[in-house]
Amino acid sequence: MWYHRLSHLQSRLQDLLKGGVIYPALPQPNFKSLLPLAVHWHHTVSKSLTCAWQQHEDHFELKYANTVMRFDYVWLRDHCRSASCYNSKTHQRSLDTASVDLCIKPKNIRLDETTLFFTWPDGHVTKYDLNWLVKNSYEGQKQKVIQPRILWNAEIYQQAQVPYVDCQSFLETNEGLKKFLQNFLLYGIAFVENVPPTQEHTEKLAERISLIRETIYGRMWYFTSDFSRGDTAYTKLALDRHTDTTYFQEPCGIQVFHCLKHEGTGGRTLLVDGFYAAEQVLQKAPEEFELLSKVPLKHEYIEDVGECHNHMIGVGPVLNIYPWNKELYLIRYNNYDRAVINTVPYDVVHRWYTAHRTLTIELRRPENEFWVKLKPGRVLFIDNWRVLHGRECFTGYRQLCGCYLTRDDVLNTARLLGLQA
Ligand SMILES: C[N+](C)(C)CCCC[C@H](N)C(=O)O
Ligand SMILES: O=C(O)CCC(=O)C(=O)O
Ligand SMILES: [Fe+2]
Repeated sequence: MWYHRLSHLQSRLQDLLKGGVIYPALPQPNFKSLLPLAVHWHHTVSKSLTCAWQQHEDHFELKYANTVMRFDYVWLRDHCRSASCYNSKTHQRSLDTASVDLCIKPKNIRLDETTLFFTWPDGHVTKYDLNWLVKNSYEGQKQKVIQPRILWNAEIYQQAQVPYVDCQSFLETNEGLKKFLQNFLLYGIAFVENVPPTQEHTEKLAERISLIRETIYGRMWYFTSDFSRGDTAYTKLALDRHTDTTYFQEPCGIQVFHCLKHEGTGGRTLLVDGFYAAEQVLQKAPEEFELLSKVPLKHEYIEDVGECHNHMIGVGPVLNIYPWNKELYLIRYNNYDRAVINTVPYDVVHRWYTAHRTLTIELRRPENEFWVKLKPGRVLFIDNWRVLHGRECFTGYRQLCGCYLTRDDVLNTARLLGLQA
């Protein structure tokens, strides 16, 4: 038995080192026979849904609402929502988790139609609503996405005919704001129309949904091609598709662009859904997708122009996915700002370049490119964790203003309006 457990632990440790997903311990075939505990199923019919549970040596197993769930006993004790363990006014845990015996097991379990009752060795009783358990179990979460999205190429986006939201309804009505945020969450881009072309009005718009994220570029930025900063953005040159601030440990969540003036030619904005491209990589070459999600990279911003002296470094893979459901939540892609690769050995480097090429080919497919000419009055919000932007080279005088937003605060607003984010 000891050997059996050790080898099991070792294999989980190996999974961990490989960076693989850790699955909960499955009941071992020869495990059951060793157990002093009852291994038969206890059944109850609850409100038309059948429920069955079984107590195992190292976990509690529950079948309910077509889901088989496995819960660790410490987890169950830790998630007690009784008044002494949880403050439902502040939604904070009062229980000191460190006081829970890591070998804890219930001394009694009872079930009625909607609720499981656990009595712990010290007599404390925990009630779990069955639906709460389904919703909060690992097995339940594994099948759900955090953020529903519509992945797009140029045709899909254009066919969707996503309406622009009017400035007034955005600023003055919750419906306007909600409609805007819903589009933004689904597509990763959204426009507001009829905005007076000033920096102040652009700022008001930004403040309606979030806190502005102040960075080395300032709070609100306002730029022309005067090379006032040591970056190609401040020139008339074309910029290939990229995400911004890849050299921050947490890249800025949202980018706001408002073109206040352009007297000249060119300068169109390019938008590409990075998640659509990544999805193509996942379909065509899953091992390359995986590599892009595992190899850590550095991006760097080194500036030494005039009064501006900055040196920023951000570390993270190109694709960032949640380990439990493999959902993609952040793409870091900026070939200009990518730093020296020195975090992986040469053979991995080569495989990484191959994978990066596959992704780049997808990102560069003309059918994935959505081009727009920004003009005064039309403000563009870009999800900088998902949608890449670029620009065509231009002539003449061009003024762009905007800012970055903190992602947490945008999502906060969305959730408060009842959206899933
Ligand atoms: C001009 N503005 C402030 C918007 C951004 C400048 C950032 C440019 C940088 N290369 C990056 O991609 O992050
Ligand atoms: O000039 C533009 O349209 C965009 C430049 C850019 O990529 C940026 O400011 O982040
Ligand atoms: Fe940019």
